[in-house]
Order: sequence, then structure tokens, then C-alpha cells
Amino acid sequence: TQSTRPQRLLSAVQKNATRGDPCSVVRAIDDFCRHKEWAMNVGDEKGCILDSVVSEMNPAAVLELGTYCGYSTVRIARLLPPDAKFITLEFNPGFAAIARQVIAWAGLEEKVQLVEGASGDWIPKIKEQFGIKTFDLVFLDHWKDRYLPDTKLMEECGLLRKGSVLLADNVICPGTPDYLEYIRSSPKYESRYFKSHLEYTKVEDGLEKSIFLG
Ligand SMILES: CCCNc1ncnc2c1ncn2[C@@H]1O[C@H](/C=C/CNC(=O)c2cc(-c3ccc(F)cc3)cc(O)c2O)[C@H](C)[C@H]1O
Ligand SMILES: [Mg+2]
Repeated sequence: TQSTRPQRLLSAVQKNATRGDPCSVVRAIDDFCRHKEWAMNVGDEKGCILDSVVSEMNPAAVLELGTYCGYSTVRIARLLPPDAKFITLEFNPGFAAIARQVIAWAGLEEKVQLVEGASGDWIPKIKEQFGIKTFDLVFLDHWKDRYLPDTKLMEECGLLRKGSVLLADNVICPGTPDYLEYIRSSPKYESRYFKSHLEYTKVEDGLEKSIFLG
């Protein structure tokens, strides 16, 4: 049977990366996507911006919406302090299975809780299920038309506190116009655009970093 692109990405990790070495996993995926098959990982250029936001915050509780193959999951988890809580939501079982193996190859399975399910179902349950009061950092990288509804849901569920940071991928390409309009005009957020490029290309894209003001 034909393999899928995520399966070929995982094979490239298992072939070219060193078990237990997250940086080699990140490098192997970037090489595969740049030279073999493009895939919608946040990539190395926007990944460096993600790294700097994570490092500067040193977050105790992180939520990722849209695990896909686990590339940004590994990028984030490798920078977290030992007792940090990191939840990543993925509703496609096939991608979740690949991501689990990528995360395990990086040796980070203890630092990540991959929850298989839809953000809309899980966001209201996170407090009681995982004993998390609020998130310090949320990385949005799932379906682009879900950024806004899920942000409003996180607000309603009290998952954001003064200073919580939302970091959104793809605000230019493919684009998240309703989310950008909301977050940039709302008095509840202080927003800043980090100009970059669509992963592995010269096309413009960027990350929007928004601080919740409470
Ligand atoms: C209703 C469920 C919502 N709740 C959900 N709950 C849990 N998991 C969810 C939910 N909604 C989706 N997911 C999962 O997240 C992943 C989805 C990721 C989506 N990402 C893009 O579409 C994109 C496109 C391009 C791009 C740019 C240029 C091009 F030419 C082509 C492609 C670039 C990029 O960087 C991109 O991130 C995964 C595939 C999907 O199963
Ligand atoms: Mg993306």
C-alpha cells in the first residue's frame, strides 16, 4: 500500500535523526521538507521566532492547537522547563499516530501530552481533566478558520490570564483574516506581527503574537 507523506516524513526522521536528540529530529524534518517533500510544518525560519517566544516566556503551561506531525511540538517541548505542562490537540488519528512516534524519537514523550480530539470539544474540559488553571502560551496552527472561534472559547473557559500569549502561525498565508481583525482591534489584546516566510519558501507569511490583557 502507498505510504502517506506523514509516514514518509516519520521514516526520514527514523533514518536521519538520532534517538533522544530533538534538534536532530527538527533538522531531519526541515531537510526532508526542503529537499524531498514540502509539508506544512511551521519550519525553520518561523520556528526560530517560535523558539525565541518560548525561551523568553519559560512557560509553565503550553497549549498547541493542531499537532499534525509533531514538528512544532518537538520545537516547543525541547525548550520547556522539566515540570512544565504541555498539551497538544490533534483530531486526526492518523496524524496523531505519526506525531506520537516523532515526539518519542526526540525522547520528549514525558514532556508532551498529545490529546486526540477536536479543540472545540477539549478546550472546555482541559481545566478539570488536566488540572491546568490557565495557559501561559498557546500556539495556534490548526485549521485557519478555527483560530477565532477557539480563541473566543478559550476566553470564555477562563483559560487565559493577564499576560497569556497567543502565537498564531499563517496569519498571511494561508491567512486568518477574521482572527487578525478581531485580535488587532480588541482592547483585550496587545498584538505584534513577526514578518517571515511560508515554511521552506520565499512567500511572505508571519506569526502574530498577542498578549491577553485580561
Ligand atoms: C473543526 C476542528 C478544529 N479543531 C481541531 N482540533 C484539533 N486538531 C485540528 C483541528 N483542526 C485541525 N486540526 C489538525 O491540525 C492540523 C491542521 C493544520 C492546518 N494547517 C494549514 O492548513 C496550513 C497550511 C499551509 C499552507 C500554505 C500554503 C499552501 F499553498 C498550502 C498550505 C501552511 C501552514 O503552515 C499551515 O499550518 C491537522 C492537519 C489537523 O488534523
Ligand atoms: Mg502552520
